[in-house]
Amino acid sequence: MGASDNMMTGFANHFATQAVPGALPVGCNSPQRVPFGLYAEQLSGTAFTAPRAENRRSWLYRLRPTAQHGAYRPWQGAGQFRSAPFTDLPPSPNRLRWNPLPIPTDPTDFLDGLVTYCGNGDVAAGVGQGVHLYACNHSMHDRAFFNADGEMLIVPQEGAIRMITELGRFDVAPLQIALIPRGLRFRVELLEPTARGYVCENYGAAFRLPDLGPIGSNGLANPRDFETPVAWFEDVDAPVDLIQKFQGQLWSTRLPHSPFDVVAWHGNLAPCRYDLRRFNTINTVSYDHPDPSIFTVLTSPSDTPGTANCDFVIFPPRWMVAEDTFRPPWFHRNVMSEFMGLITGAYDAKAGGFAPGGASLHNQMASHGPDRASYEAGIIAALAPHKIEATMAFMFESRLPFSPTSFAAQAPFAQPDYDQCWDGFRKAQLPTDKDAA
Ligand SMILES: O=C(O)Cc1cc(O)ccc1O
Ligand SMILES: [Fe+2]
Repeated sequence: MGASDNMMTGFANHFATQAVPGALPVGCNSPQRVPFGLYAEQLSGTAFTAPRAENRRSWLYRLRPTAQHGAYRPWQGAGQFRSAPFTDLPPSPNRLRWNPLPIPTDPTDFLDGLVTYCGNGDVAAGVGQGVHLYACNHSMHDRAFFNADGEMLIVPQEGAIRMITELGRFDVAPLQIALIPRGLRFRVELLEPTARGYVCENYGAAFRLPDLGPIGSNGLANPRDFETPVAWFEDVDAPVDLIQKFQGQLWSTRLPHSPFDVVAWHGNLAPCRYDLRRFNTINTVSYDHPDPSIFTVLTSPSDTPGTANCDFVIFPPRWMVAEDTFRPPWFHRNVMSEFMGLITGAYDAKAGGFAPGGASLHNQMASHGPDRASYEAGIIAALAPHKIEATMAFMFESRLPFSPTSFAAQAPFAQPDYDQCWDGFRKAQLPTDKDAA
């Protein structure tokens, strides 16, 4: 069986699943004796008292209680995996862009291969996010990870990966995403020799589907296209290093057995997968270029309505039909801050320099938009219906400016000449008095 065969559908549904018949208690969460002597454990994703519509939690029934572990000790691995606040550099108003993150040649697993590019907010305040790329060539062996600091939105760019989680296992390939709840233990296995991708580590309110307003009751990412694995466990009594990130520091403890020992579970806090090709893209059929919020897949709200801690936005294949319109993204200065990545193909605002596996950062109020070549092509393009094909760019857009890590700012794959893509625009020519005469 492939690890992806058995998935349940719906975003944050109340699921119930058991890998062994009779393992899941019926009618109560915490019976005096759980079937087969399993241990019941509640995993909370929101405060107990969060409003019902927000409340996320699951009940896990496992071979041993997770409480049975020794002390965590500081762990020195994954040296480029960092957390906000980033104070190593002053936050920069400069536009930044990176070439693709190199794939390592030394044995490197997902955790070793995480490189933090930037972030904002503060893990302690539960606000903001860390933005990372991963590049790896090994599966995680004898090692599992959980993130006490936030949920992880994983965006593979190259190489399919298998997510082994406490609540089940599933495969994620480029053009799909995985969302791993805060605190959930997982390991990443490679299904191809190498893998690379992006991660938004969300310290804030959990990602959810955006409201649709006048769009109506369907469209954008439809809830039924999110998939959650059925219960799956491994009964392995061999040592495993369980690593966690807690308040920005990595810690580890050794367990004598696999932490993936959940035989049954129920609840609405669970990992999920979504195929970006299922996105129902909505756009203009008359004129002008709508704001990119029309492409929001998931949003992590902040305390200010409509002003996200993070929006996950994609730029998928789509028909462009707007009349009398400059069709690529316009020039703009945004009160929100924009980190972009490219999964495949080309992005319509950048004729060159923004490659799959690369990244760009346009912070609050940074002037940006089409590079000169894209601009010049855009103003003379024939405005027949045109399909943008074979591409998938995305943006993590945040109300908080992103501070780059010094590693990312100084990386050999950073592009020191990014500003030059906007050089050489000709000055507009106003009519002279002579023209008017
Ligand atoms: O800057 C970018 O490329 C992202 C973006 C795309 C778009 O179509 C409109 C605004 C915007 O910020
Ligand atoms: Fe932008």
